[in-house]
Amino acid sequence: MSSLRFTKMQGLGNDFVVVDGVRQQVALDAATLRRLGDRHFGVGFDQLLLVETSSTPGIDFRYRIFNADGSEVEQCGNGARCFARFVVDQGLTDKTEIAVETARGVIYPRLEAGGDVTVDMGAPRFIPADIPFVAEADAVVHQLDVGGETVGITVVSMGNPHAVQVVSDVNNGAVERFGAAIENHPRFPARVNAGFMQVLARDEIALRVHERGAGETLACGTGACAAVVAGIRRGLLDATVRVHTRGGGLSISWAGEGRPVLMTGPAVTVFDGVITL
Ligand SMILES: N[C@@H](CCC[C@H](N)C(=O)O)C(=O)O
Repeated sequence: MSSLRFTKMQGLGNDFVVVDGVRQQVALDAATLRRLGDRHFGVGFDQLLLVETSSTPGIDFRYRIFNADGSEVEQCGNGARCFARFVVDQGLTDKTEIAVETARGVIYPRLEAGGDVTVDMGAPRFIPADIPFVAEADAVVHQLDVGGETVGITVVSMGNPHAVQVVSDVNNGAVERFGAAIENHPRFPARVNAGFMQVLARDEIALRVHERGAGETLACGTGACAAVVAGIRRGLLDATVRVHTRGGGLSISWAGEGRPVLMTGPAVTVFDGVITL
């Protein structure tokens, strides 16, 4: 038996087990991840974040992201903010601007004076093959057949895949009706995070996300980035948007094609713990 030190954190209620892989040896297989992620038999989390050192010059850390179903993924917005708060609070760095490698490129979190964290999440991508999404041509809105109903989606890669739908009311049952079906739709060979966005004003949206590998979460940071980018591409939103999720609000800015998405929001430590594996 071995023990694992971890910190429970949350960003807008999207909750994480954060593991220091710099100062302790960590080996986690998919079955162990699922057991730790179980809210009744384990600790419970939407994602587990594993912090490691990076061997790339100029990069401070590497961090790996695992969904509650044990799958490893490329990117996590709320997780990036919690990662930054974690490495500073745990004394792993004294920098407040950090360069961190993920499975899909380098992102740059910055701790703000008031406690929020701003992350340069990199530039979004739209080419169907990059999502990956099966489509004959590039388009801002694709029609998707979901169990006999046709829905309009905008596909966005924030490193991880997103399909964003505009709905008249985020609480009208679309998340429950379409979320899992879109996540597992055959036109998304790597599955997808399914976002449902209600436009409240040109600078304000309500958003719910059914996450790949975790189900609906209280908030999804990359989902918020993808929704704002989709709304801007569709001509519905301005460059800076306040996003209301079930877990609270965050701000997203995007200056357009080829430019990075900037996300600002909270990152909170809940408790430290040790679990026997
Ligand atoms: N909660 C995250 C996204 C985590 C990964 C996602 N479920 C995926 O499979 O791509 C966020 O805040 O971005």
